[in-house]
Amino acid sequence: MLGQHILKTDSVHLEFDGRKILQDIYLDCRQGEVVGLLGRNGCGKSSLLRIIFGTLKPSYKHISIDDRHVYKGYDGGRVTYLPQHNYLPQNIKIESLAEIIIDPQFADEFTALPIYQNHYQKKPSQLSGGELRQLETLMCIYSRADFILLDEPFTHVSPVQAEMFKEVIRRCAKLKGIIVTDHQYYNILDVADRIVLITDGSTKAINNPDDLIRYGYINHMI
Ligand SMILES: Nc1ncnc2c1ncn2[C@@H]1O[C@H](COP(=O)(O)OP(=O)(O)OP(=O)(O)O)[C@@H](O)[C@H]1O
Repeated sequence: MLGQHILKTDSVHLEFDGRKILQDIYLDCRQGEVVGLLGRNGCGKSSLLRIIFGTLKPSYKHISIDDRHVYKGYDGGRVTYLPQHNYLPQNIKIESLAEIIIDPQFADEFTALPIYQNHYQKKPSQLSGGELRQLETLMCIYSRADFILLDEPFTHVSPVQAEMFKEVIRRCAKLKGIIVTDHQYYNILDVADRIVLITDGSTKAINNPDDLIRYGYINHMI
């Protein structure tokens, strides 16, 4: 049921080479909402998403879905993650990948997209860099997981494409919980229901866009 599932991430402690990256983290996301995650370069946004997904192991974390402890988000397919790099297997037909990855509730919508219609008989290795990124981003957003983590979906994407991604994110968020990070903060402010900023290893709830200036993330609003 809508709003039933909740993903909570708490008490993350991550260090690299003795340098504290994340230390005072609380991030939750309910089905039905888009949470925007912002922060300066190197503050730990990708690390936090990878910790939730389960591909980066910090010294401590507490992650739960509906208050049940989760060791690796990808186990059981509850959580999926769009990394900054390509993730689809290169030599399997896109049509076959879609059958495995896409949520049946969104299959008609996904398979009607031009990026699918034009390429479904090809393999990912036969797409251009931009086409592949578009396909991977959309496959992640339309995937079967309850919680979707998107790392820089708007980077290297044209404004028209970004608008289309935002519409898809909003539609899918009616059934899913989505956490999205990007340096195109205006797109994040536009698509997210609420914003969380990582600064000095800690998460801060942003209640007003002016808070982004107060915490030194931006100098002024555009
Ligand atoms: N495997 C690693 N070994 C050592 N340091 C690392 C490793 N991975 C990440 N770091 C460091 O951890 C910090 C956080 O990296 P992360 O990629 O999570 O930041 P980010 O907020 O996503 O950055 P950006 O916005 O630039 O993509 C950075 O200072 C980075 O250099």
